[in-house]
Amino acid sequence: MSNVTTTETNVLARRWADVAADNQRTEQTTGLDLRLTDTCLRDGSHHKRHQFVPQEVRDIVGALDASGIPVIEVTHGDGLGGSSFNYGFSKTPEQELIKLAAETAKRAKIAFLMLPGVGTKDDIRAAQDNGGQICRIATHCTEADTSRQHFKLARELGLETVGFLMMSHTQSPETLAKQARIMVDAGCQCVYVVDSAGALIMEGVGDRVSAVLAEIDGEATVGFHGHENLGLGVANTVVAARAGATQIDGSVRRFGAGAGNTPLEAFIGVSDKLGWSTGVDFLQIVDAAEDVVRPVMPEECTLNRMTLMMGYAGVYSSFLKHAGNAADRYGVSGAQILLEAGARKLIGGQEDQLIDIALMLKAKQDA
Ligand SMILES: CC[C@H](O)CC(=O)C(=O)O
Ligand SMILES: [Mn+2]
Repeated sequence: MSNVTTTETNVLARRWADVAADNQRTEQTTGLDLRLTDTCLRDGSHHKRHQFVPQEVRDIVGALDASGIPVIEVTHGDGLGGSSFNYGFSKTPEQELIKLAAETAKRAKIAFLMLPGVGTKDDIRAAQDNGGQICRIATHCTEADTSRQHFKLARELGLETVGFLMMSHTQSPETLAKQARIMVDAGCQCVYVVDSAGALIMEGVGDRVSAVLAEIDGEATVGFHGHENLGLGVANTVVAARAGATQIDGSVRRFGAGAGNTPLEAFIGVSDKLGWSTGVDFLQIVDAAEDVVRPVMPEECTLNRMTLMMGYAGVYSSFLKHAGNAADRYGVSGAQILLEAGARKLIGGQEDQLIDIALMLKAKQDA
């Protein structure tokens, strides 16, 4: 429940009118119409160690939907089929959570993520049967060709499709544009530049979004998914929108892997001030962040030695808990594990190498 009384709400509303008037004077880019996806029930699953229970999903979907968030992603953090020894087992089966989310949302569409090789075509069919409407297919950013059959199926099933080019900081704008072309030719309707490691720095985002857009404009749209590991989530997302990304990811309260995702409520406030339309009520989403989402989080997503290292070394945000576990188990530095993971250019699916690195560090330590 909100702590704000009616009187305080009236005061807030009056102040809000002043802010809106001020916006008229300060906006720099007008007329952008952005479609937001909140991913705290998918990317946040990494932070929650995949332990969501049904009531938490009902509460979060209810609050986000009421505030006007148009798309809510719900899946195991590593996508459909992610519940496993390698990635961590879900407390509640993801298909059950997708169904609950679809039953709870009155306006929002429910999206689900799948990584070819982790999830299967049958998982996509099941997610649709449970009410999922948007199929987001994620590949490493040089492996878009592995998504072809999944985009084909998703389109045949009448699902909306999104492609995720993960770890986009590792490739040039030109390479990403070529990979986006593969996804679009396969049936993808929106290609995301995904800053999985939170390693991109503003112009790096703009150049990549621009290149992808130039390649697919008129055939598909472009999205941006950011992480906070160097504290640039909102700034990078503003740059992405200015470069032409019209679909924007974030997580309310930054509830995501690593230092979390772009804090969606902050980005909504910034969009209001820039005169951009998101369709989300800022006051409502701020209350939802504080009163509904925060209590579900095990702890705040913060910038600290480990998460900063992920952005600095270019490490997958979802490696955070795995690196922490390996560090604790072998008594070595988690930050050193992450630095080495960055140097080895590890990609999703190589979580087991974090243990190799920990053993290597331990051997050095003991020598
Ligand atoms: C393991 C999937 C990954 O969490 C997808 C994603 O959100 C990202 O790459 O940032
Ligand atoms: Mn992510």
